[in-house]
Amino acid sequence: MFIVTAEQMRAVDEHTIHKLGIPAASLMENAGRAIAEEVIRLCRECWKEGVGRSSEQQGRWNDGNGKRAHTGPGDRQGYGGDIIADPALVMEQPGDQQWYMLIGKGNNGGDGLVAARHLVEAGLGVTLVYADAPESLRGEAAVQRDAAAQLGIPALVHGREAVDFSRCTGIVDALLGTGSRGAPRGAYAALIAAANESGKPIVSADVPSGLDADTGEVYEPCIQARVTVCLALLKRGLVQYPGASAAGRIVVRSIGIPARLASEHGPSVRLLTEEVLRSALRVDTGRLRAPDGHKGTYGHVLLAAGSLPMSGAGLLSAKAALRAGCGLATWALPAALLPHVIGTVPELMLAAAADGDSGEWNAASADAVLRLAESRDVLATGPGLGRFKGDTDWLRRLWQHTDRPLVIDADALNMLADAGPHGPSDWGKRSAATILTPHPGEMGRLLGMSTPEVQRDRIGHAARYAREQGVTLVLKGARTVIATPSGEAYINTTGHAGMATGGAGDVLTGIIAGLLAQGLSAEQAASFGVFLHGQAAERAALLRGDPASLLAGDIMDAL
Ligand SMILES: NC(=O)C1=CN([C@@H]2O[C@H](COP(=O)(O)OP(=O)(O)OC[C@H]3O[C@@H](n4cnc5c(N)ncnc54)[C@H](O)[C@@H]3O)[C@@H](O)[C@H]2O)[C@H](O)CC1
Ligand SMILES: [K+]
Repeated sequence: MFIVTAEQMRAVDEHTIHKLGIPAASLMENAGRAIAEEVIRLCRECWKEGVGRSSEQQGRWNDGNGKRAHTGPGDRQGYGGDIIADPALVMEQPGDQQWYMLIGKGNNGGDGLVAARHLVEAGLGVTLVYADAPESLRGEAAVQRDAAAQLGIPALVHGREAVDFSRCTGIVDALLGTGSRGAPRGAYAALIAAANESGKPIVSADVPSGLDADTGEVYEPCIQARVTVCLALLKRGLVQYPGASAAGRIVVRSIGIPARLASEHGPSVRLLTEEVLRSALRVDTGRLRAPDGHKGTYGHVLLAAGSLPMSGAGLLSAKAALRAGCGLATWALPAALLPHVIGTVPELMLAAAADGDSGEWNAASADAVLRLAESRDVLATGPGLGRFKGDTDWLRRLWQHTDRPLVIDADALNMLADAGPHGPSDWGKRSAATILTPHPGEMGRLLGMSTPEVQRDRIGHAARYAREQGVTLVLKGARTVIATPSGEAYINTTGHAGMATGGAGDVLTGIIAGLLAQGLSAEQAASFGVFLHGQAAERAALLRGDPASLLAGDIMDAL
């Protein structure tokens, strides 16, 4: 599933209308119809749950005029098959429903007007609530305004008549869509605040009004939707927090715009699903293990990590690499740690780096790490590494002198942040892939900005950095972003808030390194690794019963 910016959506709309010749009116008709269907779906769900229904009313289905429509197998018509009223718009007791349709003056309002027509057709009570004078609507939206007026759909205008939300069952928010700029103003702000205040279920057209469709930033006020009917293509703001929290259930409905046009009109950003892993990323898990394979077949990870106060980080990473399926893993660590970790993970090989009995890394150890890397397939570094004198230079040497794929996490990212104003690309282009796995704080240090600034546009910042620095970047956090040097991005949906626990990132580093060792590309290993990491955490939370009690080791054990 493609995820687009408002600008990209506009370009795709234009292409569909002007190059393919599909009329704008058809797109708006499809959009409004889809919104109406989702309103009815929501009403049915409430009905099934028994909300506001007596038991004898349950189980009866009527068409829009209150007559029996879908007759069911035991109630055939007699001649031929069943006769079924438009199934998407049929509902039980439609007359009980009174929906207020909040209408803005742009095309989002036009979609709402089309939806109003279809809901009236289905027999629901509908009242239009215009934010601006109806005369201010233009183009297709004005056509829909006139049609609604011709049909006699009751209408109120904010500022002219009082709007009492206590009289309605639910609200359709068609105030602002992808044309919205900044915080809602005037009547828009007043209607959004009152709609939220009413506590009635809200179905948003395209995006909740008050949400920045590109960044997921939530302005004050912003609609808190029960359902968002996203039209044609998923918008970036809906998959990034805090926007994702304002959207409720997101239903993407196609309206006649070919989805593949998205990648012709801007960067390709997709939701990371099993289907995308298989098709776009061509991850074939069935091929990872050959029946005649041996431990040499599945690669050897070298992990340079851990220091006295954070030895567990190295342990978690190295073990996760093995759990992700690499054939062998060597953990290079400061020599003083060796006696304490020997035997803790018997499957692991250990390589001691001279540390003058300090338990810490030092600049001179770069040579030893480079030598070890020569006979391994992947080098990962960062977890529990700590900072030490000359550390940025230490990392620069690894960057420049190993031809193995390199995974950089945690403190190694902070070393990278000190690389200079232009970032590590100043160190030259690496011959093998580089994967960076920052959390938002580390990303902020890499970009020279605050964590909230990073969070305000996670996809944008991650994609830009990956392209400019020629790296694969994993920006961690809810809805992790994986961005590639060629400008593509994937947004993960697996996992949960229970993963916000010390060591979870170290496990991810190990998983990605373990997958790289088995021959996956940087893009594949980063995406599949993030996806698996989240899935393992979901499984671990089920086993424990509560995500909050999850430890990083539980995620690893659930792999
Ligand atoms: N072919 C198409 O274009 C389709 C679009 N669809 C729907 O259209 C909207 C986008 O419509 P657009 O007219 O570009 O913009 P909006 O309706 O979102 O609103 C613009 C309108 O609102 C005013 N405005 C902007 N920001 C604010 C603000 N912060 N406060 C108050 N008022 C604001 C501005 O002046 C404009 O007049 C898209 O989301 C879809 O819903 C259909 O899907 C069909 C195809
Ligand atoms: K809206």
